[in-house]
This record gives sequence, C-alpha cells and structure tokens, in this order.
Amino acid sequence: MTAPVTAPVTGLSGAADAEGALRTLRRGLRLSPEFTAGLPVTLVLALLATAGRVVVPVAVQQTIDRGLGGDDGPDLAFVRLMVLACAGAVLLTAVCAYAMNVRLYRTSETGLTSLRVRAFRHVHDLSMLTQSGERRGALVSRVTGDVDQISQFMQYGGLMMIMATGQLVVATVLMAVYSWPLALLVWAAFVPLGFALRRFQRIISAAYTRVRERMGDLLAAVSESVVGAAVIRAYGAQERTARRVDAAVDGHKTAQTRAQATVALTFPTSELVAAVATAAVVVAGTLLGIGGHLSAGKLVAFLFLVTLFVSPMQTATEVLNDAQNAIAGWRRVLGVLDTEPDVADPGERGRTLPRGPIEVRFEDVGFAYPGGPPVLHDVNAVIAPRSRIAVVGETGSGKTTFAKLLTRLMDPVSGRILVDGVPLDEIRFSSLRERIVMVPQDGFLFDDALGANLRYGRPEASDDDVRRAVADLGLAGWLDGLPRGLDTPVGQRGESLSAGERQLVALVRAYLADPDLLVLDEATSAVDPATEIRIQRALERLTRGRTALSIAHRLSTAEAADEVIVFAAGRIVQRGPHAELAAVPGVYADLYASWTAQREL
Ligand SMILES: Nc1ncnc2c1ncn2[C@@H]1O[C@H](COP(=O)(O)OP(=O)(O)OP(=O)(O)O)[C@@H](O)[C@H]1O
Repeated sequence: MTAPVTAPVTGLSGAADAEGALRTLRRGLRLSPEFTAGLPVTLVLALLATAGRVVVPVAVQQTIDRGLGGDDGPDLAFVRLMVLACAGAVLLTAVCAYAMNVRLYRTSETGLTSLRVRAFRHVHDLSMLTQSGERRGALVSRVTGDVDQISQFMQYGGLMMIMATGQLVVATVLMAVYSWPLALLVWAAFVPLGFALRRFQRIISAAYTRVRERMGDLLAAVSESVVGAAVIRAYGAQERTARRVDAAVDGHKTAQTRAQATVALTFPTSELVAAVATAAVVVAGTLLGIGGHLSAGKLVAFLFLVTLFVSPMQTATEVLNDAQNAIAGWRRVLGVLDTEPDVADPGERGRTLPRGPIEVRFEDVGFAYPGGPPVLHDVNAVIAPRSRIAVVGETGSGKTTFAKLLTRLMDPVSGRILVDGVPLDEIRFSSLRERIVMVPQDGFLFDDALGANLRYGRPEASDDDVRRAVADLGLAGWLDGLPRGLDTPVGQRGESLSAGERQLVALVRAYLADPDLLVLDEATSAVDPATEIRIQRALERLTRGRTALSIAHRLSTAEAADEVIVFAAGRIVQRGPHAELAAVPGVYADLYASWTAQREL
C-alpha cells in the first residue's frame, strides 16, 4: 500500500495569492469573457433605470415651483405633464431593471458554468501527485464554493454596485445643481460615515472569515462522525464524538452571532447619519429659502435626493463584502487554473500505439516525490510482451511508485520509460488509457447498479457483453447467485458488496476494457477461500495473452508468475522465476520464508 501523505507534497500555484484585487478581477474576466459579453447594453439599461429614479424628485420640484407656485398661478396642464413624466419614469425604471436583471443572470450563469467546467476539467488534468498534495476537499470547494461566491457577487453585488454608483453620481450632481452649499453639507455628513462603513466592512470581513473557518471545523466534525460511525461505535466513543460535534456547532454559532451583530450595527449607524443629514438639510434649506436662495420645490426635491444618496451607502458595506469574497474566490479558482498539469497529455501531437502485446522498457529510471528523497534509483528492466511479472518487496520499497510511473500517473525525475519502443510521454492519453489499465487495490465503485459499475471502462458494452465477460472470467456462478444480477445496487463506494466481490468487479471492469498491458495492485485484504479461488481463476484468465505486472502481496501470485522482480530500497535487486530466486539466499528467499511462515500460522 502506498504510504499516506503526511505533509502536502506540492501545493497549487500560490502566485495568484499575491496579486492585487483589480488584477485578479481583470484576469478572471479575461479568462471568462462570457461575463462581459453584452455588458455595454446592460450598463445602458442600468443607467436608464437609475436615471428614471431621479425623474421623480425633479418632477416634484417642477410641480411645486412651476406647476403650483408659478408666477401666473397654478398650471394644472403642467402638473398633469409632470405626473405623466413620473409615471413614465417609474415604468421605464421597472422595465429597464427587469431587462438588466435578466441579462445579468444570463451572462453570469453562462460565465459561471464555463468557469466551473474549466476548473473541474483542470482538477482532473492535475496529476495524482498534485491532487494528493492539495487536500481533495479543498479542490472540490474551489470548483463549487468559490465559484458560488463569484456567482453571488456577479448576480447581486455587481448589479448593486452598478446601480449604487450610478445613483450616487446622479444624486450628487443634481444636489450640486440645486444648491451646492446644501450638497456640501450632505457630503460633510456622509464622509465620516464612508470611513466608518469601510472600517465596519473590514471587521465584518474578518468575522465572516472566522465563520467560514468554524464552518470547516463543523463539516469536518460532522462528516468524520458519520463516515467513522462504525469505529466510533466499536470503541464506545459516541459521547466523546457528540461532545466534539457539539463544540463545533457551538463555535460556529458564536462566530455567526458575532458577525451578524457587526452587520446589524451598520444599518442603524447609516440611518442615524441619514437622519442627521436630513435634519441639517431641513434647517439649512429653510434658512436658505428664507433668504431667497432656495425654492420650496428644490428643498423638497433635495430631501428626496438625500434618500437616494443614503441607500447606496447602506448597501456599500454588503456589496464590498461580496466583492471581497468574490475576488478571494476568483483568486483561488485562478490558483487551480494556473497550476500546470505536471503530467501533460501530448494530445494531437502525441502518438497512437497499434493494438497488440506490449513490451515495456525502463531505462535508468529515478524518482522522488516533490520535496522528498529519491525513492527509485537506476531502475532498468525490460518486460517482454505477454509475460506475467510479479513485483515484490518490503513495504515502502517502491513497488507502487514503479507501477504509477508505468501507467503515467506521474513522470520519472530521471531516465525514461518506453512502451513498444515509444517514450511514454509521447503517447496520447486516449491511446495510453486504452492500452494500459491499472487495477487498483480497491477499485472505486459508484453508487449505481452492478452492471453500470462493471462496464465503467467500456460504457457501450451491452448486458450480453458484460455477462460474457463475467463468464469468460469464470464468475458466472457468482453473478447468478446475486438476487438481482446485473441490477444489484452496490451502494455508496460499493459497500453493499463484500471486499472480495469488489475485487471481482475490478477484474471484470479491466477485462471489459480489454487492455494490452495490465498493472495490478493486488489487494491485501483477506477474503474467504471460495472467493480467493474465484479471484485467482479470474486473474489467470484476465492476464492470459497480455503483458501483466502484479504488485504481489500473495505468495501464490509470485509462484504463478513467469518472472519475479524484487525491489529493495527503491532498486531492483533480484529478478528471475520464483523457483530460481527461492533457491538462493537473498531478499526474495527471506520474503518467501516469511510468507510461508505466515501461511502456516
Ligand atoms: N505520495 C507520496 N508522497 C511522498 N512520499 C511517498 C508518496 N507515496 C509513497 N511515498 C514514499 O515512497 C516510498 C516508496 O513507496 P511505495 O508506495 O512505492 O512503496 P511500496 O513498495 O508500494 O509499499 P507498500 O507495499 O506498502 O505499498 C516510500 O518511502 C513512501 O514513503
């Protein structure tokens, strides 16, 4: 078994972390041009919707000053005109706001979908090495959670930002046109609020970071307690586990309450400032009016404008938070996309291998996991077509690493590997994956019917093809014994099947995929004798006529192989048929002796 990774061996690109918010936004938008497609029209609609809002204060001012208080007495025709203008403006605002919303949703959903797809594909392209370095959960959260944060901003925050900025600018300009001393007064009242809100926003952002951290703890505690339920029960640790989950729930609640309390503080503060500004405008405006510098209509319109000025300030905190989260999310998604796949598919430029038995050649191959010491040294080996090879060695001697290099899950640090004389990294992935199949120790089963799991490597295979494959491997008796045959549900990760049955599924899968080179990582889990015989028979038939390399944990596999390759401390130290190797003193004879002793226990 491969040693567990205790420290991240490699991280995803951190370059994106250092870059500024604007640069991230620019790069993000360049990468997903769908977000900005048709943006000018959306902006025009936003502008129209905003402009519609200021028509009402202007119309009110005109109605009071010209329609009612004009020099020639009330002018009802003018008042009617103003009322119509107001109605038209309200209608225009509604229609434009609707059209703008729809457009924004459409473009942002298209952009997000393609971003999600791109990030997901890229995660798949990253080698197993990068994936194990970065926690897999974190990768999933980049494709889901982080993209969702971008989505929230693009659909709500972005819109509010456009509208709020427009509203702020138009209200400011109009206020200055009506009375610049009053406009200065309003700004004087709001400048400190702007600073206060910025400060609040920083506190809120920090508080929500804490909420997210506590949420991570909570998810980890809950999922561990569910996944590890059997172990928890077996050791009677329910109480301890419940306490840990309770503490995590409590921690999340406290963080969330604190964050909400800070958010709650922003609204009354801006309400207060708005009230102070309004009062100041009323007093100063009345004085200006008495002095003949301001008409009643302008004063009333001014009060409307103060309201228009306040609401963008209030939403600013929220929007800034969204924007910050979105940029952080974008940065993390870009971090994934920036990570070069270290095992690259040569694609179109690559070569396709013709079908037929495969010859493998390792030439001076060396390998080290990133940041770690060399684990394979000067590995030279030729594996003849159709030969069945057992790879044996102490735990940690490099067997799995050797197999992963052969299947190109990673590339060697030095030397090269040739398949039928072609360097492995020049072969197209499609051809490589068709011809070389690795059967892992515990092949992953998807929560689906048995049939669907069996045909995983060849989805177009019919039920008859699958049954024939099962029969070819001598497993018809097993399939017939299952109550629902191919329709048997296997449960999550195949938990409705026994460990031995899961191995059988992996073998049928590989047989259906029909590769020319099989790399088998033999399971170590013990199975009952009847299943053991089934597995042995299936393996014998599966490997017949193909080049097959098995990481052998069972003595019988080594005995049955044409040749045994023995690894010790990352080197091939012995090679030959079992009988020959067992007869001379050495690593293999020692392994064989301990196997035999174990069998006799
Ligand atoms: N992902 C990894 N990151 C860092 N080091 C690793 C990683 N996987 C394996 N190693 C190290 O590489 C060496 C060879 O490991 P490998 O898994 O190839 O051994 P093995 O012979 O297959 O062992 P086992 O029989 O236990 O599966 C070990 O020292 C191991 O600790």
